[in-house]
Amino acid sequence: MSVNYQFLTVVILGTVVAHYLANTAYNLFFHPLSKYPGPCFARFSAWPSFYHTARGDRHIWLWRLHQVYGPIVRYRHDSVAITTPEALRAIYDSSSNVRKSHSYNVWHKKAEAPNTFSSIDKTRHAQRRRILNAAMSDKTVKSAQGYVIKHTDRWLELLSTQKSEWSEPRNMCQWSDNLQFDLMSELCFGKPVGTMEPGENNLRSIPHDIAEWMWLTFRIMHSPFSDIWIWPKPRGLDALFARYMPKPIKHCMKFVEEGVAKRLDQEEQSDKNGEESERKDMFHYLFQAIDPDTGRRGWSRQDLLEEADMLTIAATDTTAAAIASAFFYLSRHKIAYEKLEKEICSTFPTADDIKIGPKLSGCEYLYAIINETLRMSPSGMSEFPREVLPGGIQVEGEYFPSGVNIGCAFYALFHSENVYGDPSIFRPERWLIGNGVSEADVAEAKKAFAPFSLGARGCPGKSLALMEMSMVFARLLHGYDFRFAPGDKTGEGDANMGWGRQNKRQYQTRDAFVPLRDGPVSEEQLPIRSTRKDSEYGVLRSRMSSGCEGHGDGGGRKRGEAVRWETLR
Ligand code: HEM
Repeated sequence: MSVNYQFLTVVILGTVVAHYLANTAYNLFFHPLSKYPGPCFARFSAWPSFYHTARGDRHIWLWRLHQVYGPIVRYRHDSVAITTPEALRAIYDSSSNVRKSHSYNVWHKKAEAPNTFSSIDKTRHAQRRRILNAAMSDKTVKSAQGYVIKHTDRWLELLSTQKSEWSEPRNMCQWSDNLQFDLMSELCFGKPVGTMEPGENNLRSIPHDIAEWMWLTFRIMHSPFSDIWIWPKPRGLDALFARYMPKPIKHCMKFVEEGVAKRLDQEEQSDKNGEESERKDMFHYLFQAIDPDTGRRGWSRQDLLEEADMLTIAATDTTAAAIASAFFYLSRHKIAYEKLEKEICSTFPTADDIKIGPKLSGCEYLYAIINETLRMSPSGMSEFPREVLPGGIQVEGEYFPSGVNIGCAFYALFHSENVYGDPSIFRPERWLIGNGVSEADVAEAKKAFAPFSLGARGCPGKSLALMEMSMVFARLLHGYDFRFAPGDKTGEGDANMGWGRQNKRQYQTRDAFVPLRDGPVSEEQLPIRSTRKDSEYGVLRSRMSSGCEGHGDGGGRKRGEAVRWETLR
């Protein structure tokens, strides 16, 4: 029997086109989200969302869509962003009838072993999260303090020159990455990696590798082909990817695996010998964590590996980005800088007094600076999509049925004029009652603010991250000074950067789930790090001073003696 190939081709093509047209018509006119406004192309496809993900300006795009279409925007055929303070709570609250969207499946390294972050199934997640919470308690944060102080002090020592002059140019983004990575390696698996130390170190590229991996996965997550990626994952794709993954990602994975294996051996050995483990780091608590339901140790070797992997990634880039952003804002806002310096110096007689406790938590201005930094340049900018479960959900008076994706665009909400009035201005005072800011104003600002997200899927590392940030900036301003290099524009917005990116006094980042940073951001520089030489970046110059009592120049620095240095960017 002869086959008429021409006819067959026409039939196949015809079927594909008919399917596409039918799908488009369904999405435009009959889909449960069809009544919501949004750009025409986005209402029947995932391409516009993918396009902006690939450009790294997804957060700006969603912000703009809300300006044009209002608080509910259909930005993909199957998804809407509902960006109001009420929606934030309704969607992310623990009791909400949603779960993480199907697209989070792209984040598992092994489909059969999702970690706490990428678990979609609510029961499975709750089980893992209970164990993680037990391992990330206040006790863990307190035990982490010693490591944070050790690394911060060393970092500050390295940043300052021993002379009475400003230091040479320094890339503060790179330096924040190094601090955070050294710290997380120590906390997660007790491995001192010394990437902040001078000299060659092949681990120094790992924070950059992590960002590369995040960005690649984020693009897959928002691509129209994410389902095509997810389905074969447990059917061979994971194994194939593990074999052929880009070299930097392999480098990062190998580092974590080796660290975990070593640390696990130590813990198992101490356990066998009935000894108390010497190291009280995060891994120790992960290893020791008891599942409150079963009363037994919570995690297997594979689980521990997955969790440590996730924690290294979740903790490194987010906090490092926040530290780099705070540098940016403080160096451009002299009054805020001086107010903070005054608060720290009047609260703590010496740098050694800066420790967790009522004095530190009473530094209101310090926390206002941290809040304002995370509002202006949040470490999580996305809409964190959630799939509605059977039974549907009511948000902002609208009913959303099972199966659709909803989310609140965090960056857009933190830049809402309705809530913040002047969202483009770095104004830490908005978080403090007094000077024309009422209790109601602060309450309203807080209602729309959740940089660590909320509820059962909110960030378990929040206390640790806040402790680190407060420790870094309190110790920094207690003894040091910094400023940006005159004339340098790194990280600033610019008139040529398009809508939403023109603010010179805002740190510009790219959305890769975590912020890719190091601006100035130009379209042809993806990923944006690594293209500049160190000498082109900001500098830190140090000069001696008598610390908080006065900032005169002095001679060589001794321990406990305050040093002032400048960041020139
Ligand atoms: C400034 C620092 C940080 C910010 C702004 C931040 C923000 C967030 C946000 C917005 C989420 C929710 C993501 C989603 O729904 O998809 C999240 C989740 C998470 N974060 Fe953080 N984070 C920070 C630091 C950390 C640190 C230091 C750790 C660990 C030590 C950590 C561990 C996690 C984990 C494990 C999750 C997943 C939780 C779950 O799904 O149950 N984060 N974080």
